Amino acid sequence: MAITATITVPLTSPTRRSLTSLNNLFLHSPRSTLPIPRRTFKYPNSRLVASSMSTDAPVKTPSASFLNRLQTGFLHFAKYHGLGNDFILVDNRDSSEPRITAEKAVQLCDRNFGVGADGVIFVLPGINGTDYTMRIFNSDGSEPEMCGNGVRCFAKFVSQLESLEGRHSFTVHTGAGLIIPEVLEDGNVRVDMGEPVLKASDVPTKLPANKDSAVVKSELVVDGVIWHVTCVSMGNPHCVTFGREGCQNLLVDELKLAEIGPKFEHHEVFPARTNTEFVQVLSKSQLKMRVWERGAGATLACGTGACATVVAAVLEGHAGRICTVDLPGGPLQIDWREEDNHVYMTGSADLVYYGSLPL
Ligand SMILES: N[C@H](CCC[C@H](N)C(=O)O)C(=O)O
Repeated sequence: MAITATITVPLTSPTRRSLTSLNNLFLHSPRSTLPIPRRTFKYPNSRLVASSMSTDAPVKTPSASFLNRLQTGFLHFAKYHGLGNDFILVDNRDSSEPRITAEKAVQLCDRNFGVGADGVIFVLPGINGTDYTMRIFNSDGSEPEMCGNGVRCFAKFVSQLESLEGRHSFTVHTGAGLIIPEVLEDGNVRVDMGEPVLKASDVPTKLPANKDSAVVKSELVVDGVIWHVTCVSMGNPHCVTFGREGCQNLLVDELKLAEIGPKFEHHEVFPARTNTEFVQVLSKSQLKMRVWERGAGATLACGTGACATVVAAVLEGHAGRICTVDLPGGPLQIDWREEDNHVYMTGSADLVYYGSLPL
């Protein structure tokens, strides 16, 4: 059965441009947030065929923005990524119920049979006076409380939808409470991620508290190996480790995440499962981290995980409150501010393409 997928790629030049292949366009998509003319490509059987297009072909820019859902019965979305942690974003401002189910989200996140993503994020109407609400489904269909890279993508998407320019911020209701992203002049996004939660039962973890009510550099046996872990919630649970018995400076590139990650994620001491961050200390202000995410597996970056990593590093004495966290997808700047105990995260969030699929 032929499925027609529509892919719309934002172009930097609004009119004539010789295209050698659609792929090239993906590589050169601008980091713009301004509504700019787009060219819509329709391909039968959802196969994208690299094709050259003449510079003489007149460009018909759709009169209305692609995102105003001219066609019903289709799911219109924008594909964004935050350091390679990628998401399908859905404009859901006209309803307080997500447009698709968690089961459909699993299909869309499939990297062979769907769009491919680490999750699906919905821009919903605000609650209790906030500007918006954010909900997210992981690629396994579970619904986490919060997503750091995702909320930066959310902010850039909202800027696009509302045609906002320059520096601006808004309030977002999330499962982790009030989150305030600010889009900066350079296109990066700075997010007030709120306060870390350290009380063991609130992370949640069944590990016994060993520092006030928190779990700090505590022993956790995984597959017969004793790991030293610190547990932190950023609205979602994180288990952060800097090493194991007899090996206090992890070489994170050598870890077999697909083997060890699920054993942490599903460990019985984490009743809500957990995200797990494996950290190598490069200096008092630079940490190298690899992550196995709850409900998404190994991802190229994790924003809440980077925040939890810096909190754990401070609690264990490895680093200061202002750190660069190096992830496979790129760096995040994290600042756990003493004045208000809030964690601030700054990083990029980039549009890749717009798309639509029959529901
Ligand atoms: N998988 C996570 C949610 C996404 C977190 C991550 N992508 C981020 O950037 O914070 C969880 O189930 O808690």
